[in-house]
Amino acid sequence: MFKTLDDIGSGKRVLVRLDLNSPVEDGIVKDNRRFARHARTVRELVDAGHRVVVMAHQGRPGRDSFVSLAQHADLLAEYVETPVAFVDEVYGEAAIEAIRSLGAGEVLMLENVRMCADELPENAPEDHAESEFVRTLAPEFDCYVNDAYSAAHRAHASLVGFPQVLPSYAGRVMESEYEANTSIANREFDGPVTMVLGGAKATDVIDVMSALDEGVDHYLLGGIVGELFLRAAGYDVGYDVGGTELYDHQWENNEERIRTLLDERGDRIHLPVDLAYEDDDARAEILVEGIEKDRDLLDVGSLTVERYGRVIEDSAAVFVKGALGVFEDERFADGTVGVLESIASTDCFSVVGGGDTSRAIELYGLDEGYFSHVSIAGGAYVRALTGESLPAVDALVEN
Ligand SMILES: Nc1ncnc2c1ncn2[C@@H]1O[C@H](COP(=O)(O)OP(=O)(O)O)[C@@H](O)[C@H]1O
Ligand SMILES: O=C(OP(=O)(O)O)[C@H](O)COP(=O)(O)O
Repeated sequence: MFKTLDDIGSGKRVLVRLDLNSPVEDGIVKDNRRFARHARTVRELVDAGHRVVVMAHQGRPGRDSFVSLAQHADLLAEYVETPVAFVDEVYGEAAIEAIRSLGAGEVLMLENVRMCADELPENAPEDHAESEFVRTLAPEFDCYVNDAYSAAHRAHASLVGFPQVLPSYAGRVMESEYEANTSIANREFDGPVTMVLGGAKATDVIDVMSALDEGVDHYLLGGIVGELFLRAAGYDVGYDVGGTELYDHQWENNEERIRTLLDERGDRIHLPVDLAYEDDDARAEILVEGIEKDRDLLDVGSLTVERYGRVIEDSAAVFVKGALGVFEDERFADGTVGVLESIASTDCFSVVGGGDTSRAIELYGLDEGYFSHVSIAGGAYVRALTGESLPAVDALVEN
């Protein structure tokens, strides 16, 4: 397995890759749990007397979210409780000078690595190691730390190139995410394993279900994907009505796989028995049997929450991917929050992932400590659940 911060020693020149990729609104970077999590790794490096240089990315070229990391440096500094200097280059002369003038226990953040052309091609690690970017920066450091688990599905230079040429270590976020997110594939549980699957991205959920057959005892479905399964089961649910474009194209792309899953694992797949909709600005609920194709369905109903709660109570492990309803609207948060509360009230091993879904935890004041692990990863979490390997994790393991 990979080496960790416990193996580095002290007083080194450390290049650390974080994932501070965040929502950006009107040019303002929104604070989120990625800063708090990575700050713990940086704090530990600072306390060990290392010179710490942070590499990270934001957005992609061509998108509004593709902005400088200057704001990220200030936000990170608040969480680490130490100044984080910023240089608006990745490996130019000014960057090298700033790196060389760093003192022990000081932190410097480089500019958005995606502003350098060598970063983004999905190349083999040995090819990235040959890039000007890696060849210029690497000699300035004694070692490389990768904490960017949530970007580990990308074979980019800053993620896979440096382990080829520097002694490399996993940061604390990398370590904890890896252990929790692969536990469905790697761990034995002393009782039933349950997956709560919902959200808007049906293909992600179906990929996870298809990859994980043995080892999962219950699938509790909700959200748009839950409605698509109800459609396959013959209910008038899971259709685009009133101008939505969420259901029909996802149905067309996934119909066959949904039908096969229902046929083969119907006894383990639990579907909503009631759903919620908006009526006169208020939440109203209806049994799935009574639904006609005439309304937007925005959450699972209270009977479903109760049933899902009972399955969770009897589970040894619960993994969550995707919200059961439009939890951003308080009226339609009951499904997502109800299930999270059921998990919080048991002592099962629990992992909550998916960028949007884990936001419900802070939005509704649930304590993160109630869960074994709250992932800050989206795409990487899904890949880990399906048992797919992540190039940046492989690069650390092979180091
Ligand atoms: N019935 C529904 N109709 C519309 N949107 C839904 C419904 N149920 C869940 N959602 C939306 O799904 C989103 C989360 O889905 P997704 O992006 O797949 O999850 P994540 O990013 O957590 O992996 C939430 O923002 C929620 O509003
Ligand atoms: O936020 C990220 O992924 P996520 O949205 O799947 O959690 C990572 O930083 C990867 O970013 P990318 O999808 O632009 O390569």
